[in-house]
Amino acid sequence: MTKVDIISGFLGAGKTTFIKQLIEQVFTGEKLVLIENEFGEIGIDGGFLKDAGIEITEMNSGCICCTLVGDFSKALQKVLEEYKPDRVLIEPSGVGKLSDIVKAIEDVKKDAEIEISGRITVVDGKKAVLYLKNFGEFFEDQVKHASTIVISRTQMMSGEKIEECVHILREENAEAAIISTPWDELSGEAVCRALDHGAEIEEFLQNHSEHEGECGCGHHHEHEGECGCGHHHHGHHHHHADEIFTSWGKETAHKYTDEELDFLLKALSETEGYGTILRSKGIIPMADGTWKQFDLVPEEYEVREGKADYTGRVCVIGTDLKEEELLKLFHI
Ligand SMILES: Nc1nc2c(ncn2[C@@H]2O[C@H](COP(=O)(O)OP(=O)(O)OP(=O)(O)O)[C@@H](O)[C@H]2O)c(=O)[nH]1
Repeated sequence: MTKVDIISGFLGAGKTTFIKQLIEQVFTGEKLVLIENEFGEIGIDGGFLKDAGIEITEMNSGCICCTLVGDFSKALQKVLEEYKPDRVLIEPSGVGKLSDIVKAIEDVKKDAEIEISGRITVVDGKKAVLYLKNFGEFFEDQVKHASTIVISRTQMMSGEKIEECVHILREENAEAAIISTPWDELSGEAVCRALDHGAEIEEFLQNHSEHEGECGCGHHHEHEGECGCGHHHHGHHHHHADEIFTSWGKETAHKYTDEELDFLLKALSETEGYGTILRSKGIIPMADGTWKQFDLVPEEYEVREGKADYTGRVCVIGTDLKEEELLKLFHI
């Protein structure tokens, strides 16, 4: 029996960071495969995971939902046959709906020896209120269907803010284990306990989601009818991720100075001049011959030394992106 764990969460929530922690502290010694589904994002973090001997399957062609469920099922079946892993970790795109992934896995379960062991959702504690308000359709689905919720960035939050965050998550999901301890203080055993608690309520969640009456397939339905996912709809207003979010990605050979990099990261994280920027990542060549990787979410960014790649690459995800302005900003 292969265990399947889903690690969902909105753009930049900290899914990859948490997966690294799980691999180092919780799933040690297990034969693991990771299936990643990026929404036009750059899979920059592959290095660490490959070094740790983890097989990685990337699905970059869009967001897993109705239309991609078939592809996803095939990818899952393929890794099961090819690697016979103890555990498969699935990292859906930040704009994917957890309920869609669960349905896709349920489909595969009919002909494979697998069981869902955990539905983990990572929530950026500092942005939960904002994202619930602005992108509720996606954010809420991820929170509601989780068996374990992990709040990231709590080391930067006051006790009061953490409590407020837990409170709004509880309103969406009364059952899930909620991890609010900062990750650097969090032991493998504590994560295990939370995941065990999550496993206990897994059955409850499965029954619960069956009666929900939504297709969760992300389509926009104005009329009653079949959307192709086999369910019947009554005028729900569902959206595909690509109806709401835009992903802009470019290669760049420009060599950036520290000042240019600083300027563009501040511009993207602190101003509205380029649209509503929710996430940006890149690996770029610098004027001094080094390479830098950057990671950006609203109001925050991080720059690290990177390894040289065959070309520089950047991506920006958000709503109402001003693409012409982005080209200028990145000197492309
Ligand atoms: N300080 C701190 N930084 C965090 C934490 N979680 C995530 N980050 C940072 O936030 C950024 C995004 O983290 P990722 O783990 O790449 O997030 P993700 O959810 O995989 O992002 P996507 O690529 O959009 O799917 C990185 O720069 C992380 O270092 C946290 O708990 N504390």
